[in-house]
Amino acid sequence: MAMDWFFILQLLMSSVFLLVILCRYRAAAKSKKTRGRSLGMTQWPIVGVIPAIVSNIHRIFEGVTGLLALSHLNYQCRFWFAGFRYFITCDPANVRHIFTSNFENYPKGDVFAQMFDILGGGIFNSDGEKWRRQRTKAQMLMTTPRYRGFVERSTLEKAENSVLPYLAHVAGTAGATCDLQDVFMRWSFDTTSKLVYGVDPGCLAIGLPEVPFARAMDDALRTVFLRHIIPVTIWKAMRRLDVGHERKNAAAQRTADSFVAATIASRRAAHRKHGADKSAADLLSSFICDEEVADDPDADQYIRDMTLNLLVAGRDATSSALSWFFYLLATNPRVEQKLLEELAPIAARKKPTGGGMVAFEAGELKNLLYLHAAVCECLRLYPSLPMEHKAVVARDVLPSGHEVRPGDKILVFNYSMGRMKRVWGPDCREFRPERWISEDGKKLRYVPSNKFVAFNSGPRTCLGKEMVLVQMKVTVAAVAWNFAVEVVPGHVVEPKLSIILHMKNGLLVRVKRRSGNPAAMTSRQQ
Ligand code: HEM
Repeated sequence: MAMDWFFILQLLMSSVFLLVILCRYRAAAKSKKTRGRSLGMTQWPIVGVIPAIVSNIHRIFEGVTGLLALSHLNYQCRFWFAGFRYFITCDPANVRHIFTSNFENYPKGDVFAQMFDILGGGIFNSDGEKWRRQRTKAQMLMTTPRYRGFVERSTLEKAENSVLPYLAHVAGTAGATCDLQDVFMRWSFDTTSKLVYGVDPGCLAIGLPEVPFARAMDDALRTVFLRHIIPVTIWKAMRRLDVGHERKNAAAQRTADSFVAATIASRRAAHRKHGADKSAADLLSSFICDEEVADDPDADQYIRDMTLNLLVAGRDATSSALSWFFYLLATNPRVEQKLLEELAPIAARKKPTGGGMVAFEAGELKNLLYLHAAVCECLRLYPSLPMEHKAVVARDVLPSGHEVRPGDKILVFNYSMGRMKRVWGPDCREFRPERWISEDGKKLRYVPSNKFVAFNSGPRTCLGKEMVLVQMKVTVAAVAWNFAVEVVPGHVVEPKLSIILHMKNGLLVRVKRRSGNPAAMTSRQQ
């Protein structure tokens, strides 16, 4: 019961913050005669709009997007009690300033590290020299041709041996439905675990075994999200008292720690017994063999933090991107058709693999413009990290003219950036891969990273970007070519309240094996 009361308290504290944001949104909406676009909140005596806000908390991304559209891409919110000094932005000029030109003034900050305590002292949580050293090391290991080859091979193997057989199994069952988001979360846990630890835990096996680590990560990330909108003093008190989501988070950390510790210990044991495995390309093996890391007195803690950070990055962000991709494809038959037409000439040259299905190698897909454009377009509309958090070291004036001071928190809303007419034009909400391709259809357009923020911008740009593009293209091509995917009618797709843009209700789809030449017949015709 105590847990329920603290959950209600969490919601109320969050709603005070949302109250400020959404009331401002409503006022702006009224003044611009756009009442129809407001969230339709009812005013109650004493509690005002709080009940409406609590029931709308899951719509925070759209609420903030509406607010930013009406307040010229930036919104400053300073509130009287501790922890509420926010600057919210999706302004490309401010993003360039914060992430690149004046990078040193905008670290992630101590509060970020405390909020993401599950990640320990890993790369996501570090600033300054500690971050620089980790980034250099991770970048060195992740950009070798050996590692790239490993990514390409294991992604193709996973598509051929797990994803396609699992979907074929679903297609053969009565109803032929599955939660595609769950499939991709299992897929990405398996593939990232293989790349980081050299072990595929088999989460995508037929029968879909329960994975405590995956559940633990969901609990931890939900807590991190709530920590962004609950005053620091409140969530820290809850952590000390071990109640509500903080209690779940503590349990999640124990689960994650024991999984990672056991994996490191067994790899070290194998390393001691048989010596370095020269053929192993996974990151854990590389860290264990690295002399610089071995000299670190806290080597195990360093490896724990580094690998767990990479695992979290890979599992959650990539599965979110793939889920939204298939949602967009299922609801945009025109794009699906063009994608299949682009794949058709390659498929025609290939021999079908097991079960008569076709999987594509990374090298075969790397020059496909439409596939690349569609993946970027998906991430523009549904960036896996919907917002990013920055601290302020010294007083500064942003290109938008806003002043920020030490102690302010900056929230960059990646989700809103892709939905701003003044950034992406009047059709910004449409899924239109063509916007990424030059008019003559021969090359990709250059889009600066302060406008396409899905992979971050500046010195902290995502280290997994190239690898993710390979993984997404191989998986998208294999699934889209062999299966018609349709969202089950009536299933509501909406973002979940989380630090990663997962879908609240999953993605319930009906899966059908394609036959003949899929490019000649779209899913809706089959
Ligand atoms: C669709 C998938 C992905 C997206 C959209 C994405 C996006 C991002 C974003 C927005 C950041 C900045 C986060 C922050 O500063 O708080 C980031 C950082 C990072 N990403 Fe990714 N990411 C994806 C997948 C991956 C994968 C698969 C890996 C590697 C396993 C990876 C490795 C990293 C690392 C190491 C950083 C930290 C960089 C630094 O702080 O210097 N990412 N990513």
